[in-house]
Amino acid sequence: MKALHFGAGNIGRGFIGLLLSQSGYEVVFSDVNESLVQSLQKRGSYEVTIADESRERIPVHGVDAIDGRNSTEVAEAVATADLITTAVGVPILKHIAPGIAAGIRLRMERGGTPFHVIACENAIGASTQLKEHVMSLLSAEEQEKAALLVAFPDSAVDRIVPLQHHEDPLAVTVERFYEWVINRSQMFPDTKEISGVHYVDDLIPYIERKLFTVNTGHCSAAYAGYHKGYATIQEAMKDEEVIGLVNGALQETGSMLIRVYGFDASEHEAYIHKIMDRFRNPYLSDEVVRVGRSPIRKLSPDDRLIRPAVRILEQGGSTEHLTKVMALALKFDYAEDPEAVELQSLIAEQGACEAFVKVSGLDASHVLTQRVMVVYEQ
Ligand SMILES: NC(=O)C1=CN([C@@H]2O[C@H](COP(=O)(O)OP(=O)(O)OC[C@H]3O[C@@H](n4cnc5c(N)ncnc54)[C@H](O)[C@@H]3O)[C@@H](O)[C@H]2O)C=CC1
Ligand SMILES: O=P(O)(O)OC[C@H]1O[C@](O)(CO)[C@@H](O)[C@@H]1O
Repeated sequence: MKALHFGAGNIGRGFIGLLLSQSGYEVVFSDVNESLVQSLQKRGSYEVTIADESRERIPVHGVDAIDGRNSTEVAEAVATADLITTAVGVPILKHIAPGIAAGIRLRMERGGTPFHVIACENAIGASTQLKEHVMSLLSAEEQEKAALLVAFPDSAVDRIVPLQHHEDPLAVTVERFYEWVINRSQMFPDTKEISGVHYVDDLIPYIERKLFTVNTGHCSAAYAGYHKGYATIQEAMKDEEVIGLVNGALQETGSMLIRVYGFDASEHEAYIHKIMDRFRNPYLSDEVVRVGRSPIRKLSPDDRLIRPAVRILEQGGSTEHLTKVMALALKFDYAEDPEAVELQSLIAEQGACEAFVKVSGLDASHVLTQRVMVVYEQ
């Protein structure tokens, strides 16, 4: 069984590639990073280290790589893979869509077997987004045939994998915890299951619980930590004010999630505590600028801050801490993050309110916009 995985980065090697390999797949990575591709081709293996007291080292053998810029090679790999996964970042999905569409065409010509494409990105409905990009490149007739050949089940992925600073460019250190949930109802029946994956019929409660707890909490620590001059999440999470903000934001999203999905309140509280402990993991060093990356995406309507806050307000709840995190996100002026640079120029040119309106999709008169602006000015 061959799995083609787009993106040989941290999640690609440290999570998805590892699990697929452990599940018996021969993993082929497609990446645009030439040296990464060459190292994988040359060595055919890499090592994952678990960030806890065990420092367990897990070898991943039998891997290969192709150059993601070589459209012929990508299309051929798509045409012959048993499974396709991605971990490239949501904005990159549209760039890998042409290779997937070309591979689907080849597969249709050759009468290939049905397969799945699973986007392992931090977003609600990432596989569905990828499907829309791919389908828009096919004719109406091809789309009809493709619907019988390829399905795009949505998924939720959770494992903290920081930026890696090893001598070995392929080595990757990851936390022990992981959760990979896939929407079974969007899959073809009787498909081989990936071991370690949790299959569910309704993904929404899982992805929202994950995105609005792990990712809301993590970016809260990142934006507050950056503002206070901390370099890492581990340092920031020793500061009582940061801890209070993270916990406050997670109590706000938690009350909303409990009300919407009927989660048990004490189990959800334990989930929050476990996540805050994961942020503190002393065996990892996770830079605030990584976790805060792409503030425009993080402040977008369906992401980890705006979507829960709007729903909390509709329920009559408090968004005091989330509001503060949004104001801090507007202050994230890290010069090496392209979205932070873009956001800061937008603020400089049009003012913070107009910039917030543009990225969040909320009106200037929306109560959330007004509250964020009050905190921002303070
Ligand atoms: N790092 C983490 O802790 C987690 C990340 N995620 C999500 O996983 C995704 C990937 O994140 P990371 O692995 O951290 O990023 P990363 O930057 O380490 O890896 C992304 C990889 O994609 C490659 N890439 C870029 N354009 C490409 C293209 N056109 N074709 C093929 N490969 C391409 C890059 O060269 C890079 O190697 C993101 O959506 C992120 O939100 C989800 C859960 C945890
Ligand atoms: O690109 P994003 O959304 O910041 O992804 C990284 C986030 O995902 C996580 O791995 C949580 O699953 C965190 O490390 C981090 O907050």
